[in-house]
Amino acid sequence: MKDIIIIANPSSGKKQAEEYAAKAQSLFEDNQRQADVRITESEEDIVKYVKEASSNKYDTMILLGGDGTVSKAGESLKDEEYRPKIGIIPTGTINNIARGLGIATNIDQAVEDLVNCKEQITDVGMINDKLFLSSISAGSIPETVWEVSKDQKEKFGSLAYFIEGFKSLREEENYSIEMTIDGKEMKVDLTLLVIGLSNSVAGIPNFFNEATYDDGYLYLFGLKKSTLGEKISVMTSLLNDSEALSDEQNKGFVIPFKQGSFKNDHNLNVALDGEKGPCFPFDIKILPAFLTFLVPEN
Ligand SMILES: Nc1ncnc2c1ncn2[C@@H]1O[C@H](COP(=O)(O)OP(=O)(O)OP(=O)(O)O)[C@@H](O)[C@H]1O
Repeated sequence: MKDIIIIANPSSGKKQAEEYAAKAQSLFEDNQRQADVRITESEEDIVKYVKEASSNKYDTMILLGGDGTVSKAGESLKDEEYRPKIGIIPTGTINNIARGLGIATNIDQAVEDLVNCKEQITDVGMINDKLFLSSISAGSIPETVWEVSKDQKEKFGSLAYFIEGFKSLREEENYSIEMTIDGKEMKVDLTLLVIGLSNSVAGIPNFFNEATYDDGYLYLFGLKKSTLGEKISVMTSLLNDSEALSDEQNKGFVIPFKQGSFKNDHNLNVALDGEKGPCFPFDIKILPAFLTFLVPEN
């Protein structure tokens, strides 16, 4: 068994991954651990190095990148028998997966925390045959997610999503969705559908305030066509008291579930961990205790 492989996506966020990969390597060496570094040149390299980590049975795989990198790495482990423990140094823009795991968004802190960490076994989601580690979303706001260009992201960071999302609110559309959730059938018109694994969604902490990565549940948030006032009221309940949204007759509602199927007349795409994902119809389920992440001790 080998010790540590560090996989860095140099294009993520503010392009600091390579620099921090070297810092992490020397910190591990100071702590009598041996780390090999791989710098990716393309998305395919993420898959290649994750497969290397798995086939050479590295104990630990440290990922430097944002949600796209971490999500791709998780997906690459889907069919592997051996899955290394995963540490994240969040050099991306939004870093929602790291946030949901309680990893520091300050990069220096995240590096330091890796020498004093604990293991957290986490659930992942499966949509058709793909894994997701954070969320699935559909509707006019999520569509703006993949319309944000790399340039905009580099210039404005997470503000780029806010600007695009705000523009899309004016062009809000309704989607008729037929869903079966843990055996219960429902038909609803939604303007936004979000399915998440942890409390953090799209960089918003406490989006699903009760959700944790190891509770065995997916959480669905549905928002119906609503006035701005109704939206504010729904979002306030969502962030403070999601129990108040347990009835699907509300303008906004939250349902914890384990598996479901979703249909829609249009071939609407979903966003998967913030990148363009599969289209409707889809089946979705929780895979409990699938990955092990390294998270700060405290
Ligand atoms: N050299 C490269 N190695 C790996 N991926 C690359 C490379 N150049 C561009 N990419 C693209 O980077 C994407 C992943 O970037 P990532 O999501 O990790 O960073 P980010 O967008 O800054 O962060 P976040 O998703 O947290 O907002 C991949 O989907 C891939 O298409």
